[in-house]
Amino acid sequence: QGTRVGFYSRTCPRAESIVQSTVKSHFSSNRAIAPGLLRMHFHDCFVQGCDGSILIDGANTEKTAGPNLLLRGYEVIDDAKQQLEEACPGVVSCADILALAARDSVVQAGGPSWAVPTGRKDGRVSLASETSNLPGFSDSVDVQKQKFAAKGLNAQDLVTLVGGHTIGTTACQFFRYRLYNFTSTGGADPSINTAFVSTLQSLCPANGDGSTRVGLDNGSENRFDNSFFSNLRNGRGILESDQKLWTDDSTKTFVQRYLGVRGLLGLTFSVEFGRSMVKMSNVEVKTGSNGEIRRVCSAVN
Ligand code: HEM
Ligand SMILES: [Ca+2]
Ligand SMILES: [Ca+2]
Repeated sequence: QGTRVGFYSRTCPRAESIVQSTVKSHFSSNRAIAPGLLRMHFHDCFVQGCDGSILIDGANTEKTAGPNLLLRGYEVIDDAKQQLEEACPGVVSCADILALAARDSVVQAGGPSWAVPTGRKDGRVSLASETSNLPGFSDSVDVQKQKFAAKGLNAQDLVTLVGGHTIGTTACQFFRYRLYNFTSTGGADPSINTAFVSTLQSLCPANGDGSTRVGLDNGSENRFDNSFFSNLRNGRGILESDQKLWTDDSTKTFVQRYLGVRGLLGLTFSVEFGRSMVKMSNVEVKTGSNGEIRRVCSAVN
């Protein structure tokens, strides 16, 4: 695959600690950057591989495409890059900074740590038109599985990585349709817990502001824990795509295994999350002469 843990240990020994301290200091003033950076790394890896293509500014780049409009945390990557260019000019790729920052974000939010293989090169292509690889909030489980399989990720990786929704928020606009007039008789999506429907309706009124934000893991949006899976079991998933992981047998089993349901082989979310993240962070990685080390993360050299 071409990446390895400790790629910068000789060429830039402080690389990982510089990224870590940068994430830490931004996180201390704004906790929303943790989910922001985790999601940004995912959106990077699914388009042109984990190559920093999401970071490039300009007309019709990935950033400008619908699914990426609400990404947050670009300033953290720029800040880390600036410090790294001072410490070891031309050595550390933006793609690696983002992969490391995603891990450090999870740690800041109280989640597990894992060793991140590094050595990615930065890509030179970033096209809004290529973002259709990204899964959508109303995708069926079959479509979600297909989009992950196209990146070499299986159903367990899907459930595990979507478990990243244990932190962060969503805008009302991405799930409000489930609350009003979802059924032919005018009701809410029947897969939502009935008591929870009114809670969500008060958070996202029918004619309210679609940009209002609601935690993806109700009651635990700032903590990287198992609670997201309990919420799915209880019909308290926010996105339609998330709740469907509980409706479909092929993914439900993994949710149940994370919940420690009796009779099933247990799985530990905090262990598996790191494993699946390493898999995802190696998707279509560019190494060697197949890319560059950008000087500035928002522009190709
Ligand atoms: C089927 C797959 C997925 C779908 C359909 C999906 C969809 C979404 C949507 C619609 C949002 C709300 C965006 C907003 O309003 O700002 C969101 C947020 C988020 N997603 Fe996903 N996602 C998926 C998989 C993942 C994966 C694999 C990860 C990371 C490993 C991830 C991490 C996050 C995080 C952390 C947030 C919160 C962002 C924030 O608070 O700024 N998602 N996702
Ligand atoms: Ca990319
Ligand atoms: Ca949580």
